[in-house]
Amino acid sequence: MPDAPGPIVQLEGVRFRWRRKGPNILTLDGLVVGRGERVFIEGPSGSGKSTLLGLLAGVTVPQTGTVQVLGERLSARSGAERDHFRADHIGYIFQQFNLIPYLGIVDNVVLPCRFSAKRRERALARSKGLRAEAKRLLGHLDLAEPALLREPVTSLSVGQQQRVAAARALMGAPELIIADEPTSSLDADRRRAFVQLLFDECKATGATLIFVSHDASLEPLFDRTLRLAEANQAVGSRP
Ligand SMILES: Nc1ncnc2c1ncn2[C@@H]1O[C@H](COP(=O)(O)OP(=O)(O)OP(=O)(O)O)[C@@H](O)[C@H]1O
Repeated sequence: MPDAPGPIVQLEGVRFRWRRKGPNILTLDGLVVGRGERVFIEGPSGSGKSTLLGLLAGVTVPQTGTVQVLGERLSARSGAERDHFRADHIGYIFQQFNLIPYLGIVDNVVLPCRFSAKRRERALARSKGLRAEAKRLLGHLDLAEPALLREPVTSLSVGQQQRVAAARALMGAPELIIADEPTSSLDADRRRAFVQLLFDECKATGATLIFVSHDASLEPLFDRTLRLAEANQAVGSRP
């Protein structure tokens, strides 16, 4: 059950390969992430960071082993069930933000509530309407200016687009926020500021944050680090 107590993420005996006869990209015997934790994932390019995030988000499932999120065994669910679960419980911040260019800023942020009744309910429990909740979150992320909010999303700076993407992931208070290198196009000062904003918002809702980055200077800000190359030492060498 998604509301059951216990860890938010639990992986056991996971083996994942992209091609049927290809090497195992992920070989993770165990991984547990507690509720409210802020976990930094680091590893060289190609070590499987994005692949792992895809498993946690239920985009893919392992050939062997189990992936549980919020007590729900995603690895045993159908693709449609996993899509539904993701919409309800996971906010995903993509490296390239994936904002919808023909929607306004506020509508981009409201979007998850169009796909999830749960997130709609939670957003409406906090504000009088979905747009009001989107603006509240944008305000917390330093995007409160009404004139700015009327701009097309494509006219925003990279840093502003990134904060819109963060507000969208946070909308409707999903329990798990997954961020895949969301700071790679920012300078060092702004990276730290962005991470701090993300922490503040996760703390406010009790959300767990799993954050992938190549920027080692961000690592000390997090509760702990998963070094994927070490956790995954046996890549390609085990059945
Ligand atoms: N959709 C896919 N189909 C086939 N192979 C893939 C796919 N996605 C990733 N791979 C392969 O899986 C391996 C791990 O890739 P992944 O993107 O997870 O690594 P990463 O650690 O996130 O890398 P980076 O830091 O460069 O983003 C690589 O060898 C990659 O080529």
